[in-house]
Amino acid sequence: MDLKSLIRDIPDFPKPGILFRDITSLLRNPEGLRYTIDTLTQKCKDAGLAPDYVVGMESRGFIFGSPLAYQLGAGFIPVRKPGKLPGAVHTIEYDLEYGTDRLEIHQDAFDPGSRVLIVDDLIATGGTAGATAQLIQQTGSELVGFGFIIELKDLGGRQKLPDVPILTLVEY
Ligand SMILES: O=P(O)(O)OC[C@H]1O[C@H](OP(=O)(O)OP(=O)(O)O)[C@H](O)[C@@H]1O
Ligand SMILES: Nc1ncnc2[nH]cnc12
Repeated sequence: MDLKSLIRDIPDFPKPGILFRDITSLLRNPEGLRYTIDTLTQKCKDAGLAPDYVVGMESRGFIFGSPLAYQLGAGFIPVRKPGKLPGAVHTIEYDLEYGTDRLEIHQDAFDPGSRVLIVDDLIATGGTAGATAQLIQQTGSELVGFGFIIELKDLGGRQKLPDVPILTLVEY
């Protein structure tokens, strides 16, 4: 399936100069949505990642992380924007292609010794994914890989990530 044909390009959103890769046009397509989740699931299985938990970042990481966790027989752990999680949290500040933000995770999110897979819709500068990897490090769990639907290669996001497998479906 040609996933690129289902991803809509919106110039100058949310700021001038940013070419926004819009996944809502993919999500609304039943075959595209199924293919996306099934293909990422198969890539994780082929790579032997066998995570105990899938971590998804608010908000677009939730959309893909939850069904992937379900398919892999793993739990889903949300990484959220500040002030949203009710329990004790680890916090980290990070850079985005168009600003800065903070992310939080529950300190007791994982059972000790857990294997963790990070999933998001897109990697651009790698700020979000790199920060999430640092959050997982703070919990003491083992990061086993990353899964992204879209990688924007020119922005060099991979260089901010630890040396674990990175699975992607579409590259620009
Ligand atoms: O690699 P980076 O430069 O960090 O950019 C990628 C991140 O940016 C987007 O999220 P955003 O913060 O816009 O939030 P949203 O999911 O709530 O739209 C996207 O969903 C990734 O999480
Ligand atoms: N160019 C882009 N398109 C969609 N989401 C993004 N998040 C960060 N950069 C993005």
